[in-house]
Amino acid sequence: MKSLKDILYGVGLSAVSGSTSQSVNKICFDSREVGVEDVFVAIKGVLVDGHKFIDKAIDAGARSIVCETLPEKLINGISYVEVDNAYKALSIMASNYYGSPSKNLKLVGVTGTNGKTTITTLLYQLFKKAGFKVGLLSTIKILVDEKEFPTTHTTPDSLTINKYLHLMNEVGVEFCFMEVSSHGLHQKRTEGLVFEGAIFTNLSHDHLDYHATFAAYRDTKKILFDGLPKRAFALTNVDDKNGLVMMQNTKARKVTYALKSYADYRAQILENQFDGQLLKIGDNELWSKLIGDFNAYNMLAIYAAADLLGLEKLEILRLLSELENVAGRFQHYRSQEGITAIVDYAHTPDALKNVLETINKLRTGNENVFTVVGCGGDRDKSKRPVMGHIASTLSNTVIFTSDNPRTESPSKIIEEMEAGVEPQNFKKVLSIENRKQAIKTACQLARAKDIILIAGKGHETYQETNGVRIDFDDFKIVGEFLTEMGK
Ligand SMILES: CC(=O)N[C@H]1[C@@H](OP(=O)(O)OP(=O)(O)OC[C@H]2O[C@@H](n3ccc(=O)[nH]c3=O)[C@H](O)[C@@H]2O)O[C@H](CO)[C@@H](O)[C@@H]1O[C@H](C)C(=O)N[C@@H](C)C(=O)N[C@H](CCC(=O)O)C(=O)O
Ligand SMILES: Nc1ncnc2c1ncn2[C@@H]1O[C@H](COP(=O)(O)OP(=O)(O)OP(=O)(O)O)[C@@H](O)[C@H]1O
Ligand SMILES: N[C@H](CCC[C@H](N)C(=O)O)C(=O)O
Ligand SMILES: [Mg+2]
Repeated sequence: MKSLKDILYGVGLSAVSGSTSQSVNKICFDSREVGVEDVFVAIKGVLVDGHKFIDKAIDAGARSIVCETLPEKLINGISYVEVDNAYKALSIMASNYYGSPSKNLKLVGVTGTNGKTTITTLLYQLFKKAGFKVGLLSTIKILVDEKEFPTTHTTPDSLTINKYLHLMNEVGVEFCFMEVSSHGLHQKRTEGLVFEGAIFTNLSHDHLDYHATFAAYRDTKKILFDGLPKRAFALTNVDDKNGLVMMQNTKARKVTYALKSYADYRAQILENQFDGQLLKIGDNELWSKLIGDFNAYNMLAIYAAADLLGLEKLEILRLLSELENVAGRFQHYRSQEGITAIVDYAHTPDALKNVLETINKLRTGNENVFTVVGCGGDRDKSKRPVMGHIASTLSNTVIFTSDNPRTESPSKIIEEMEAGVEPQNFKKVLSIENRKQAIKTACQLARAKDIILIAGKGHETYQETNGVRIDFDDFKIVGEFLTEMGK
């Protein structure tokens, strides 16, 4: 069993009461999970203050407490440690507990508003194809080489991250690709991890409910680069106006990629079709199954990262052309009558605009574009009218519907989306709260060769209302309706 002292290695302590030789069974940050001889870390959360649960944790068997403010009454036999930031302490403790697992593999973090899941998942696929043992921590799932685990967060809490990195060490994983969200950085879930490299995709409107301003959101993303060691690479998209901001204070080797600007890694789109696009990366051409300008950026970032991690350039190009679309990202289905249904995880204004612009560029005649879209409840409300505006401007018909309403009223969310529609587009808009009904209506209205975009939920296989999740799969549902209607 480890001692509190071992686990606290590297944590800055502001006060200690009791013995740090206390043995520790496991680390907990939720009093409801505490068992005998555990150390409880009290976190000031968004909803409640974990310090309120210190007594409960002790009743449940905790013998050590790590907190930001020592309780007024200290109990004999209990070890108390005061730290400046409990989130940070938790992350360092988690890494110590699991034997600093990030040091035993090459860990690459991907941050930015959009593209993290796509890039990490495809880097996983590419390195698997190249013959390595690989790990993945993503919005969709966690992979310890080929073993799959479900996940609840894009970037899990630090205990979970280190637990899986440790499992990866046990089976000899050499490379791990992980998504690093702004919530994750703000809550220091990745503190203490040793990264081999980090990638910045882009920055646009999201999560302004959590981060007070856009500048605060940007500066949170930058933390990933600020913490990189000197030998790591910091790979950034310089076509994005915040790309160079990420590089301002990093010690790592700065590397750039771009389609439009001067950069270390550059690509060009030569041809674009529904089934793929022809890209030129450096002096070589390659056929990518992933389409749209945004995926050209993703492919280029993957190419650059694989090169920086030591793979051979021609092999990377060959493997890039084999990569398949990630579940729920421009996942498409062609019906008997040639109606194309596309399911995409576009849940931000920028992603929705990119996807609709990509679709519009690919139209060859007078196909109509039907968009079914909603916005999640208990999330940034300010993106709702913006998404309503984009969807109604760039589609022939838009059906506003529910995403995951969570604890909010679905009709209220829809009203907020409708507020962004300009008067000349009113006639294009329908609102149908029930998402299944909304998809059905789009299928009924679509004629041969039309395009149906179902945006916002991508790979998700559920719909969440008031804490209850029902089975819901956009891709399955649209396929079933089109088949049932004989279209
Ligand atoms: C807003 C947010 O990020 N919340 C996360 C946060 O919860 P919180 O701060 O609300 O915690 P809290 O409920 O206030 O509790 C504070 C502390 O008291 C403890 N507690 C609480 C009750 C009790 O009886 N005993 C007890 O000890 C809690 O365990 C916690 O340590 O810390 C929790 C534990 O790590 C997370 O599960 C939780 O994620 C919630 C569920 C969530 O929805 N997060 C989303 C917004 C999120 O993180 N998304 C990002 C970004 C996705 C993207 O970029 O698109 C992600 O990485 O997934
Ligand atoms: N490089 C990119 N630039 C802009 N938009 C993108 C890019 N890549 C993907 N998208 C769009 O954003 C959506 C989400 O992509 P992806 O899941 O890869 O992003 P993410 O950063 O992981 O999102 P999340 O923060 O929700 O985990 C896609 O469905 C697509 O519409
Ligand atoms: N990671 C994002 C996903 C949003 C997906 C959308 N379907 C929703 O539920 O709002 C978030 O938690 O904000
Ligand atoms: Mg993601």
